[in-house]
Amino acid sequence: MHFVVMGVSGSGKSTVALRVAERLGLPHAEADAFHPESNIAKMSSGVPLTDEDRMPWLRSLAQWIEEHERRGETTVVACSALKRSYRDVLRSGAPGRVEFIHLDGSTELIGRRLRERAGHFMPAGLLASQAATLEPLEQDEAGIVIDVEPSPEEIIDLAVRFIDGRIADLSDGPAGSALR
Ligand SMILES: Nc1ncnc2c1ncn2[C@@H]1O[C@H](COP(=O)(O)OP(=O)(O)OP(=O)(O)O)[C@@H](O)[C@H]1O
Ligand SMILES: O=C(O)[C@H](O)[C@@H](O)[C@H](O)[C@H](O)CO
Repeated sequence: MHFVVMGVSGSGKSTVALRVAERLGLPHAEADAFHPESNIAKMSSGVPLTDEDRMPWLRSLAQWIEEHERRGETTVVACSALKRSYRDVLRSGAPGRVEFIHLDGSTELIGRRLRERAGHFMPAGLLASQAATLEPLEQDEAGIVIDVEPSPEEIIDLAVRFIDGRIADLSDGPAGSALR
């Protein structure tokens, strides 16, 4: 299984995904590290990425998922995954085995956290475009939504419980097919 912690810039994806992966001892990918220099330069200068900018980046993440799937590993990924079509690309890495943990909150709260964050290329000014681009999970998309107001520890606990639950559900399934 592959669990993608998604949401707009500043929602806490990097913080939560890293610590969840550490707690569960799972391989972890940070989508920021998969961007080509040109994307980083664009965002740093305050210009939102386009679908064309994002597609090769999403495909490289899908490939990372696919490689781990082939090795039978469960992973945790931090990636904004703002649109359903972007999530489709990520799902293509391991069809039926990619689920999303959407960190959701008000633009006001997330904006405050972004303005207080230091040493990151992403300017707080891009939050409005991130929020406008966001397509929340639809009914048929596997995953959960977690509110970002509580402390990181509480959010991490909820995410860990969700992942543990999903892995347990699958290992109870026919012939323990998904215990891996
Ligand atoms: N639950 C929380 N409560 C308080 N502060 C938080 C919480 N989660 C994250 N933060 C802080 O908010 C800021 C944004 O978090 P983080 O960098 O993890 O977000 P992100 O979604 O990965 O952002 P980006 O997509 O821009 O990389 C950080 O300074 C982080 O320490
Ligand atoms: O799709 C996007 O616009 C990007 O993924 C951004 O969300 C940034 O990578 C990230 O949020 C900043 O760290």
